[in-house]
Amino acid sequence: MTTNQPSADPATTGPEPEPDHGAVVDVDRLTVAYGTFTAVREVSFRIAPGEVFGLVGPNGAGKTSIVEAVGGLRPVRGGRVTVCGHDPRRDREAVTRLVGMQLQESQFPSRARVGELCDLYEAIYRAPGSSAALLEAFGLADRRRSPIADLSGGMRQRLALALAQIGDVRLVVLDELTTGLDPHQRRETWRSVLDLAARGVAVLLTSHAMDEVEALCGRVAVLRGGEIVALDAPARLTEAHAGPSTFTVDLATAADGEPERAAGVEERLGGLGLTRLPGAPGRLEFAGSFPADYDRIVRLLADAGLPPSAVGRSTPTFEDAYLRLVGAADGTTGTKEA
Ligand SMILES: Nc1ncnc2c1ncn2[C@@H]1O[C@H](COP(=O)(O)OP(=O)(O)OP(=O)(O)O)[C@@H](O)[C@H]1O
Repeated sequence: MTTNQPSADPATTGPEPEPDHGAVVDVDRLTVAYGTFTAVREVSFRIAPGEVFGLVGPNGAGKTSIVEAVGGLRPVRGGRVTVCGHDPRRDREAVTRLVGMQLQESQFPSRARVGELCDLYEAIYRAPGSSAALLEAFGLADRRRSPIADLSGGMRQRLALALAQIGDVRLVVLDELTTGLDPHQRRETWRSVLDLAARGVAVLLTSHAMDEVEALCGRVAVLRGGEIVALDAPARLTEAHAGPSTFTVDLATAADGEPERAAGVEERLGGLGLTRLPGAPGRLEFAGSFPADYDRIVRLLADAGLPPSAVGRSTPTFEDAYLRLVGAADGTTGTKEA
């Protein structure tokens, strides 16, 4: 459900906000529980203005529970959440205007028309007329009179994303952003998320699509069983956890069919001290780091008069790092060929 409902009860407005270190979102040792089951345990992170922050993890890892706690939709069992210094549960009115939410399985009244929902959101967020440009950007401008029930799943998803951006929001929460979108709409949606961030809006997103996380997130927290097992930039997590790259030198081609030259190249490559992998006949395979070890191989081949194209590489991706971090790796890595 897209949940931007106002809750304008001044009695629930909390005390002065506490210091938030300039962060839009400050999650400090957050614990969320359902009855006796602890779904999220002592999770901490901050999101700066203009930052796209990702939460990833297997089904049931606790992503939605965290997102809902940040949006004030879920009570906090332990720890603290603030959005621009406000407690999302106590300062509902303030937080409602600061946060746009596009939640999983966004649900709208099926008989409501697109335009009616836009009017409602414009009223809630005190942003008259602001939906027109958003509907245009999301390819829904001619749908103002359509009942929600007549929209395709992808259209409803895009509408949820457009509505989440209405008003002067400081944080947009996107739970499984591009589920149900075709590849073109997916790329368009990515662009709109990056535009939002470029305007200084903080973005908290969950996703099962690791390419999406790599493309969008400055930092990402990897969750397993309700706890953060790693938190860093996707590229740094890839470097630290994805496992080594594989480099292949095709000796027959590299040495132009000259056995002596091939033997010389093989001996010199052996001198680099890289881990040798079992390769096909005539091919040498090494495990090493990219770009450092790759550059060493390329330099060595260049000394022997061979071009960089003589070495192929297979570099693990962020998805490989993710699978290792959540304990689901099956040993097959290396999906980026060069
Ligand atoms: N309302 C609820 N009552 C009881 N348990 C719940 C409730 N909501 C979630 N849970 C449980 O809490 C855990 C975390 O769920 P959550 O939906 O936060 O995970 P998630 O990472 O978002 O999963 P998914 O990727 O499937 O959306 C799961 O074990 C889930 O079954």
